[in-house]
Amino acid sequence: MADYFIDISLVSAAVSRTASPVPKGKKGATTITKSAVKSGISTPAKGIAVDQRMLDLSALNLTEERSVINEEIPKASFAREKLLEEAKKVIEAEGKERKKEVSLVVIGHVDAGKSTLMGRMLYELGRLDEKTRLANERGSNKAGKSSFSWAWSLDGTVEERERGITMDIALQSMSTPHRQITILDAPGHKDFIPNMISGASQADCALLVVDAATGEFEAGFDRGGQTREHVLLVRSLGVSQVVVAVNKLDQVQWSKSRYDEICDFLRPFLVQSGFHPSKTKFVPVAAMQGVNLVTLNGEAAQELRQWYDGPTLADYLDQLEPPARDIYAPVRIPISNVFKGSSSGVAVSGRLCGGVVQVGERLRILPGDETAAVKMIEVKDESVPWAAAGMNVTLYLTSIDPVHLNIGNVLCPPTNLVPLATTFTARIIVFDIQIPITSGASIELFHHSRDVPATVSNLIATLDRASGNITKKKPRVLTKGTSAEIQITLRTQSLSGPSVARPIPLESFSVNKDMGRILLRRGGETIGAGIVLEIFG
Ligand SMILES: Nc1nc2c(ncn2[C@@H]2O[C@H](COP(=O)(O)OP(=O)(O)OP(=O)(O)O)[C@@H](O)[C@H]2O)c(=O)[nH]1
Repeated sequence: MADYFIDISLVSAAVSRTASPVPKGKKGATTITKSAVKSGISTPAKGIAVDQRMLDLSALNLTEERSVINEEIPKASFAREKLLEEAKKVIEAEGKERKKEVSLVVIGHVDAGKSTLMGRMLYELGRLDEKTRLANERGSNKAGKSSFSWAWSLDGTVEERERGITMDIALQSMSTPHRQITILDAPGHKDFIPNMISGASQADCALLVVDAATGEFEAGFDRGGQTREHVLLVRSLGVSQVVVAVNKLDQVQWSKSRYDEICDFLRPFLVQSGFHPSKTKFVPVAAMQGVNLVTLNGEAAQELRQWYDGPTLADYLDQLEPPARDIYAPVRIPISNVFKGSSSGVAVSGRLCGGVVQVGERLRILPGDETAAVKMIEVKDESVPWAAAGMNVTLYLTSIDPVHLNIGNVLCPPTNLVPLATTFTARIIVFDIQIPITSGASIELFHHSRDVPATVSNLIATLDRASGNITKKKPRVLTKGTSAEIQITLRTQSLSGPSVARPIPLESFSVNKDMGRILLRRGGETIGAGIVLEIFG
C-alpha cells in the first residue's frame, strides 16, 4: 500500500462525551422497542429493520398524535447554572464512583466476523444468557445457517438472518470491569454504508474486525473492500481510538507470522489515516470459539497461548477513554431517528453534540420555525432529568406537530440557533478515487444522518497535508490523496421541488467539532471527508 498516504489528522477528534445522570426510574412509557435486539436507534417497530434514510413520517402513523400539541409541558427542574454544576459533578464522578462510558462502533469488511464476535463477547461477559444462546443455535441450525448462530444475537431481523448479513446498526451494551460500553454493530456490506455513517457518527471508539484467513484480509483491503473505507470514515467522523481484532486465526492454524503480517500491514495505514499509534491496539482472536475475547484459558486457546500472552480483547476495551465533553456549548442534537412512543407522543433520538438538555426545556427544530418542549429524556432505556454532551439520547417531545420532525433536523435552544447553510467552504481530503473531482461535480453531502445533493462549486486551493499551507490556487482537478479547500453548494432535492435548495443546519468545525464534519459521496462511493470552514448562507 505504498501509494496510500492520506492524512486525515486535520479532521481532529474531539467528540464530546459524558456520563449519564442518575436515572429517575423507569417510566412505563418506554414501550418503543428498546428491548428489541435492534434498538430504537433505527428501528421504530419491533423486529422490523428500517433504513433510516427511507424512514418518512407517513410510515410512522403519527397523525393521531396531534392532540399532544396542547399537552401540559413539565417544568424544568434546574436553573441553567445549577444544571451545569450538577452535570459537572456527575461527570467528575465518572471513573471514580461509576464506570466510564464509551460507545464503540464495530467495523470491518463484510463477513469479517463482527456480529459473531460481538455475540460471543456478550455471552462470555454474561450479557447473553444460555437460553437465548440455545434458541439462537436452534434457530440458525433450522434455517441452515448454523455458522451464524452467534451473529443472531445482533442480526435480529428476519431478512438479516436469512441473508446472513447485518443491514442496519444494532445497538447493545456490555460492561467490563471499568467501562460501560454501548456497542454499535455496523453493517460491512457496501450497500449499507449510509447506515454505517449514521452509526459511526455516534461513536467514540472503533473495533475493527479483520479476517485473517488467506486472501480474505487482502480482499477486505482491496479497492471496494470495506476495511479501508470504514477506517477512513470513522476517523473522519471523529473516532480517534481503534482496537483491531485479527479474527478467524483458527483458519490459519493460529499462525503468528500471519498475525504479524496483518499487523505490520495495518499499522502504517492506521497512522496515515490519522490514528495516533498510542491509540491503536491489536489483538489476536477467534470469535467463533471465543478465544482471547475475555480470557485466554481453555483448550481452544491452547495453540494461541504458545506465542501470545498479552491482553485479551476485553482488556483493551476496558482501557478505552471517553473523549472530552463540552457541556458549556449550546445544545445541538442532530436527529438520527423519529418514532412514535405509545403513550408519550413523538420521540426523537440522536447524539448530543454539545451542552446539557433537561426535561421542560423548549428546543427549536432546524430548519424551520417550530419549537418543541422536552417531556421526557431517556438514556440507555432509563428516564433521566437531564442529558449532557456526548450522550446518545431519546427525547420525548410535546407541543409540536410531528410532521415538523425529520431525520437530519437539528434541535437547539431558541436563543442560540445553528446557522443554516446552502453554500460553505470546507477543507477536505480526497479518498482513493479513480475519477478526479472537478469544479461543478455532483456529490451527495452527508452530515450526521442527513444526506443532500450538492455541487462542488469551486476548487479554491490544494493544501499541504501536514502544514495546511496552500500548494496551488484554483486547481483544475482534485486527485486521490489530495487535501484541498473547496466550496460546496447545495442543490435542489428533486426536479419538481423548489428551485432553491433548502439550507441545512451546519456549524464550522472551529465552533463545534461534532457539527462541523462532513462526508462526500458519489455513485455509492465515499470520495472524501472534511471539516466545515466558513458558512456563507
Ligand atoms: N472459522 C471461523 N469462522 C468465523 C469466526 N468468526 C466468524 N466466523 C464466520 O464468519 C461468517 C461471517 O460472520 P458474521 O459475524 O456474520 O460477519 P459480519 O462481519 O458480522 O458480517 P456483516 O455484518 O454482514 O458485515 C460466519 O459464517 C461466521 O460463523 C472465527 O473465529 N472462526
